[in-house]
Amino acid sequence: MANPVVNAEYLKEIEKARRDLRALISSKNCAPIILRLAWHDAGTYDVKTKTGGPNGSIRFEEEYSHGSNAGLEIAIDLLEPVKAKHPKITYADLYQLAGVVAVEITGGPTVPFAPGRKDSSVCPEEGRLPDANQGVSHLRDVFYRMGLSDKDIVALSGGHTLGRAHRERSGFQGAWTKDPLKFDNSYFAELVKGENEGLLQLPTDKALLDDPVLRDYVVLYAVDEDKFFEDYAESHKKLSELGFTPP
Ligand code: HEM
Ligand SMILES: N=NC(=O)c1ccncc1
Repeated sequence: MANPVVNAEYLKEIEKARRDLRALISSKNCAPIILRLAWHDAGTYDVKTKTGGPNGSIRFEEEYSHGSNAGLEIAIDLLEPVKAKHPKITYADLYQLAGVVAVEITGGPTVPFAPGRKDSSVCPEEGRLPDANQGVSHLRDVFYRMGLSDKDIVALSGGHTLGRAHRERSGFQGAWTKDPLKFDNSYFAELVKGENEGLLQLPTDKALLDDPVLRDYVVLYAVDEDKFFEDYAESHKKLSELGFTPP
């Protein structure tokens, strides 16, 4: 599919869509699942083969039916009216713009957004996203395959400050933090505090404490929210632009 022409008209449409996304995500309280959609569309990227990534392919049943994407059809359906109102915006741009808005309206950092992603109709094979039941070496395998770093692994894991797990989707249940609709550094504070029967910690969340390099970032973000916000915004922008060079 063709690259969108990023001219003044497209940029104006992006800003109109951003305002519509702010209204939609606020009114539906759906920031968490929208952020998860953006991450799952982008997180399939393979830096070696230059396949997958933020290209809107998750809109197809072939991909949203993958086990790791359970529940994401809800987010895809929520965004369809915005796509219908702004048909010139690619799904690839819309999903990443929605992810950026989800972080912003829940009190998180401003993530710079550069439009121009083109849509793909090619779905990656299942299994490119991380398995929550594994540990550090798996996390590094998956994130390094995307072209991301140790710092990105920890900063982006902070996305679990939002939302919750649903047993019928992933087999896990519950929220990571006391306020699942507030984007802050409490995910890291809870991780450092240790297990709390009322809150969720996935094996991959706990694994961040097992490695000295990753652990140092967890402890840093737990005590310095500004630093977490700074690093999260940088890592989220990198994730949203995997395989994409802004025009
Ligand atoms: C590091 C590896 C990761 C693993 C293993 C992982 C795993 C999971 C699992 C198992 C769930 C529960 C799904 C459900 O039952 O609804 C979940 C939810 C979620 N994940 Fe991740 N995740 C990872 C990284 C990320 C990243 C990088 C982000 C975003 C920056 C993210 C954002 C979310 C959000 C917002 C939810 C809650 C969705 C909702 O409330 O519906 N996750 N994750
Ligand atoms: N955020 N990641 C997820 O939602 C997830 C990743 C892998 N498997 C199930 C769910």
